[in-house]
Amino acid sequence: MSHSNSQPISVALIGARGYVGEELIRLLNQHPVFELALAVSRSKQGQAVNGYSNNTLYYQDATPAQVAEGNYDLIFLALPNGLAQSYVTEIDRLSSQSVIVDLSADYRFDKSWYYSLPELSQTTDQIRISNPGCYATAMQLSLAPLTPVIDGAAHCFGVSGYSGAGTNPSDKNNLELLKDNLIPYQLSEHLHEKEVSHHLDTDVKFTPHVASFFRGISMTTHISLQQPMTLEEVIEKFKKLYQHHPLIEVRETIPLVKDIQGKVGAIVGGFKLDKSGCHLVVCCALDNLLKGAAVQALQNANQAFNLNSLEAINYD
Ligand SMILES: NC(=O)C1=CN([C@@H]2O[C@H](COP(=O)(O)OP(=O)(O)OC[C@H]3O[C@@H](n4cnc5c(N)ncnc54)[C@H](OP(=O)(O)O)[C@@H]3O)[C@@H](O)[C@H]2O)C=CC1
Ligand SMILES: CC(=O)N[C@@H](CCC(=O)OP(=O)(O)O)C(=O)O
Repeated sequence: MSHSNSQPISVALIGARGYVGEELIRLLNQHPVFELALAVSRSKQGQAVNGYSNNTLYYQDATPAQVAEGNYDLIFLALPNGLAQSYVTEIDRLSSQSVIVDLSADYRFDKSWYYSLPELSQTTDQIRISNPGCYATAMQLSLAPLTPVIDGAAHCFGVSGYSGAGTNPSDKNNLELLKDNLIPYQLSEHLHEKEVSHHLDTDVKFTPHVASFFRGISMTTHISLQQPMTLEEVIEKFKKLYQHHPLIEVRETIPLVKDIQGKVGAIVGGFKLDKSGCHLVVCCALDNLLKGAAVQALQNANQAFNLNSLEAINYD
């Protein structure tokens, strides 16, 4: 999608008071071209939007039809899973060319949408973009450099902060239950297991856990290799794939959640091969609300408008 540099690109954010919506507002506040024009929240309707100082903005309630009629250039859907379709139907009904970036899981398997983890794809000229899940991002960053040489299923052990469960009360964001605790859930067939297996065309097994910290993901992945490799060869593959992607740091030491909380990028590291050279363990840490959600939604939107992918993302 091309645009004239002098014209702001109008943005609507649906799900604006959620954890991810809040992060998007902070990022959009630094954006030179994207201009937040509509921030939708039913519960905060009428309140001023904190964190957005570029113009005076109040949360509004808006139906899917009202959002579509607003004809915004760019629409972020940051709603709980299962709610995107009513907005997309109304936008399609008006044959709108609005770029939609959906942060939910609703279109991740839909062939008419473009699934994009920005470091592994190029979103230019797409107008229906499906953003990857947070664990799925950590798994894909850990696996993508090696997919041609993986033998059998990769096994991923992931631990998320409880903000991953959103604001809707559940056992996964119940602080009493989480205190001094680590909770495994969805022991098999988590959606992100299918998401990664599908998009990397590699069999993945994944068990998610939630812990009492607020934000961040630690992902430990076991990979069998078809042929023995040296550690240098493994690390070289990671460095090569991510060399032009400043949000992805490749390092030898194990990345920790504390290293990445509040940071826009991801760290892949801790590479360990066994004596046979065929069994590798790799770790990834990222902030689920940033690189796992809002940051890559913004990267995808930047790419869709042919802007620098990292516009408004401060990564130093
Ligand atoms: N949290 C995370 O780590 C990640 C989340 N995602 C995905 O991003 C999306 C947003 O997640 P998150 O911010 O955590 O969720 P939250 O629960 O924090 O926020 C949900 C948002 O949606 C709005 N909302 C809820 N129900 C409805 C409804 N029925 N109709 C209209 N609006 C509604 C809420 O606002 P209000 O009630 O005021 O209208 C709120 O702004 C989800 O699809 C999630 O799966 C993706 C990657 C990571
Ligand atoms: C701790 C926790 O509950 N995490 C969420 C994943 C958050 C995410 O990325 O969600 P979507 O795939 O729905 O976008 C979960 O396991 O469902």
